[in-house]
Amino acid sequence: MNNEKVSSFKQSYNITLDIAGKSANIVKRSFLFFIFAYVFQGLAFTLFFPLLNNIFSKEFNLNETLFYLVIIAIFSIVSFIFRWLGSQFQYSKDIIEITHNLRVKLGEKIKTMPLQSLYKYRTGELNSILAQNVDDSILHMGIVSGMFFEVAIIPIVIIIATFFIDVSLAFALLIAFPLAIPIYTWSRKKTKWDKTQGANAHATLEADIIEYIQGLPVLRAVNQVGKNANNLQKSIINLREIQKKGVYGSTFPMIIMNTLIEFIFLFVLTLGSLYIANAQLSIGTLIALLIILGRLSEPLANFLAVTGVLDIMEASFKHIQKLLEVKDFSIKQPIKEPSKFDIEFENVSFAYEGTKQKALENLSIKIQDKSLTAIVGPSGSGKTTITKLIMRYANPQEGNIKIGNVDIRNMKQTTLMSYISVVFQEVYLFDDTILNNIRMGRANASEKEVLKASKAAFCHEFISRLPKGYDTKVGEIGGSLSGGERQRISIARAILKDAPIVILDEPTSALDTQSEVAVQNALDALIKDKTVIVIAHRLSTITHADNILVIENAKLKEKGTHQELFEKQGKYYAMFQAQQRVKQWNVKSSNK
Ligand SMILES: Nc1ncnc2c1ncn2[C@@H]1O[C@H](COP(=O)(O)OP(=O)(O)OP(=O)(O)O)[C@@H](O)[C@H]1O
Repeated sequence: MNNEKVSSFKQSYNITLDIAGKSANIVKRSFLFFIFAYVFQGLAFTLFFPLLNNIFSKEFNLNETLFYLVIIAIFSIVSFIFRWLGSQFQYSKDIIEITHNLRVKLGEKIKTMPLQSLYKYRTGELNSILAQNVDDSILHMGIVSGMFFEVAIIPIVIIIATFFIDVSLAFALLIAFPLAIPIYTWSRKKTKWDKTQGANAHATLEADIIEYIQGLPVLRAVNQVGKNANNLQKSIINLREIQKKGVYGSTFPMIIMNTLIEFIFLFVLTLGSLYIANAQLSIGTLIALLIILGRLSEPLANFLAVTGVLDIMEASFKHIQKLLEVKDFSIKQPIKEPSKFDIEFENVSFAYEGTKQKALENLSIKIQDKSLTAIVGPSGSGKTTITKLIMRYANPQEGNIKIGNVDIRNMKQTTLMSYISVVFQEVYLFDDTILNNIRMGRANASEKEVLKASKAAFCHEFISRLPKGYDTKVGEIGGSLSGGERQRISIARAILKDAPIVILDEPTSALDTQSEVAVQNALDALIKDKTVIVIAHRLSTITHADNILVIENAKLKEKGTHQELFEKQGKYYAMFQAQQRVKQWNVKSSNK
């Protein structure tokens, strides 16, 4: 449990500056103000020794007393001013700006990072990083910057300053440290484990909850809800166990620390009384010692709480840093933009990360500009991988992919994506108005343009029938949109985007015949004058394609028009015949 390395304050400080990024100077300045503030406060407290000594001495001197009081008051005011300046950062908009900037940076990262790397994260994990970890790592910086310097600096200043006043007193103050340091290290290990594991357990639980809710209809169908939802149950129990250990791990050292402080008080009081009895110490010095010990005990007790906050920051920052360190695609120079939109694969070989099996092997294909190309082949042959690589899901290990004779590695990822619209079988609608869901195709589109796209995609009629028309929120109507209607909304999005390349990933395969006709009409509006790639299982839907690519076992097996491939009587012919037989068999059995 305690294998986590305890990081030094220097490391925590560096992490803090790392998070602050460009605002590191503001943080440094604020930290410097806090250091000054607590140095002056420590000095003010140390002056209690001579002050009280003077007050309780037989030769009481009013001028000397007033002198010390004035100096203490000045130091306290200076300390207050510095603390106020330091806190300005804590309560100012800077910290909110830093938090916001980090969130934007992470958002940008998610937007541009290779999809292969992105898909290694579960949705809930990303949610936890963006929502929770960002706040945990930065907003705490404000609390830490003030408290940390208070607990670290005041005791050091008091002890050093006391050495100049009375060496034996300084040693008396030091007695707490040999005991406090091992307690601190022990506690830090415990809290560090608790915070790191706690953050991980939270992220896993969030991911499991999201998956559970998204998959609830399926889970209900197979009776895996409630206690049978194993993953979710395990995560909930795991979090409970970590929290239990965490509570024990952070409370126990604090109790011991507080008890230690009380014993030190008693020890100093006993020893001091004996010294006074032997006339080796004045009452004033003992009172001063006890006052200062009281002031020292607070930081000592807070120390553990503050370092706990450092651990939360560090655990959160680790998650953030891991995401920020994901390498973006390098863009080859010079950056180019194609003028045509034909697509070419030149000897492309690709295996998914962590697999040896090639999903595409030495594949060379040409897709003409403004043509309709169908990709067919058995399940797992590599059809979807082809479309993923066009969108630069990952770089192929060998070969080149070009659009309009420009290598896609010479294009910015956002530019590349602006050339491509994808219509998937599964349509994702956001919990926003129907209007905004369509507008996602082009964020700056006017309402008129959205309506035009909606009409072209044959959506206008059913949207107009909704309670609030285009202003109806998807969440309000729940699942009442049919598969075909959802699909047409996604086509309207793509029409609005008006990208020159359109990828259709079996958009009609899950629809009934009536919906399929409506969606097909919408698709016809979308694909006009575009470079279109259709992934199709039902070969009867792509007989009109300009070119059909037959993929088998990661390789190009055949290519040509329906007529050419049919006459060839090869793989395509066999697949087509097999599907026709199934169709006839279905018709026969439904007639019975
Ligand atoms: N993310 C992934 N990680 C590892 N292997 C993958 C991944 N995605 C796909 N594969 C594998 O790559 C091969 C090609 O998959 P691909 O999805 O391209 O096939 P497909 O022809 O589109 O199949 P289907 O028609 O069933 O959708 C398959 O063996 C598949 O298991």
